[in-house]
Amino acid sequence: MLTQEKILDALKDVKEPFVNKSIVEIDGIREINIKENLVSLKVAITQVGTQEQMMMQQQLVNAVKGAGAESVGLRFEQMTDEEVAKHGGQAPGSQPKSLLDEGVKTTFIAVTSGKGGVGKSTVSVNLATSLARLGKKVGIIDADIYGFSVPDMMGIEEKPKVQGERIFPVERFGVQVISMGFFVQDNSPIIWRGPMLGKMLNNFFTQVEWDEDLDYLILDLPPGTGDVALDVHQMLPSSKEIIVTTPHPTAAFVAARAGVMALKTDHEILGVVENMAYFKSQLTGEKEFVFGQGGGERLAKELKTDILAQIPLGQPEIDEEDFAPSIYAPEHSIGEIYMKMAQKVIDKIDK
Ligand SMILES: Nc1ncnc2c1ncn2[C@@H]1O[C@H](COP(=O)(O)OP(=O)(O)OP(=O)(O)O)[C@@H](O)[C@H]1O
Repeated sequence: MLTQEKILDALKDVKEPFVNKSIVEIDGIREINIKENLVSLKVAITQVGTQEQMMMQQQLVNAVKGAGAESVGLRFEQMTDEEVAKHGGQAPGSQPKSLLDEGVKTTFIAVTSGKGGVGKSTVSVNLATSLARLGKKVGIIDADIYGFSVPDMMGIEEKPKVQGERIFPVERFGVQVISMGFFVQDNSPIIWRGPMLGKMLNNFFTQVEWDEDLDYLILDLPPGTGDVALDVHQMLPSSKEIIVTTPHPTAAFVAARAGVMALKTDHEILGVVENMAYFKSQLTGEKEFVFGQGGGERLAKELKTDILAQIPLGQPEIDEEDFAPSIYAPEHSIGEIYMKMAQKVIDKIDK
């Protein structure tokens, strides 16, 4: 015999799609009428009239039929704003907060380079992690659409939670992370439709539930001075920039173009990072300038800025328990350089 208890028990695993909680637990089942094998339900949810509601409808029907009903009738109603807020939902029609809103105190820091492979992503993830180690609230957007590597570098295996239109970043080492790589399967974008890269970035700013009051948002941009860089310049007129180069003079020459773009658009350049600056022999302590010398200095001079850090060649120690192949521990000699660089960045911005 079908009873209300049996039906409630069958429904407890069905989740309200927007708050991702059991529909029974959030008191969403408002009425259950049973006439022999016919069951009708009145269900309150946080957002009616959405695609998610259609999917939930199917789950509810299956669950009630699984309990023995032959036919199931459903009526949906909208929860009150108070109920929606109580369960952690977004009131329908309310505008989600965006990082581009006025009054947001987050400082955007775009990390750019003239060409690929100079260590821009490595610098981005280690700067973000070091800023978080210094007690700052930090986010990072991996917008390097040609080679999104941030999740792998930080050892992130999970995907962000998506609820309706909202996306929740993954947290790692105290840094909130969003990457193009999270939304790409077999190289075809599943969430970001349309060819506009700027649109994709805009989505990252407006649809992602960043922790309130982020101090810094690091942007790992594609190398070069292409469309995305231009979009960023337009979208974030107050963004600051860090330019990464290797010490080779020609690398610095190419990087200068990225810097000139920043200057043209009035973006403040926080400084230059010279990566792979030298190799330090563990035996003799001597420095070998494997990729040449002077590139960072030359670039800083040209852009009328400083060198924030000169980072030698060297790999992080691998921690099997907490695998993150590109993150240097704070006590690693290169980790210490990143900590000093992060402090310099904070001082420059607070100045
Ligand atoms: N200081 C360093 N010492 C040793 N290896 C490094 C150093 N910095 C970066 N690397 C390595 O160099 C490679 C390129 O680095 P990374 O991916 O950060 O560069 P990128 O400029 O972001 O490249 P792309 O533009 O192709 O994404 C990676 O394998 C990285 O681990």
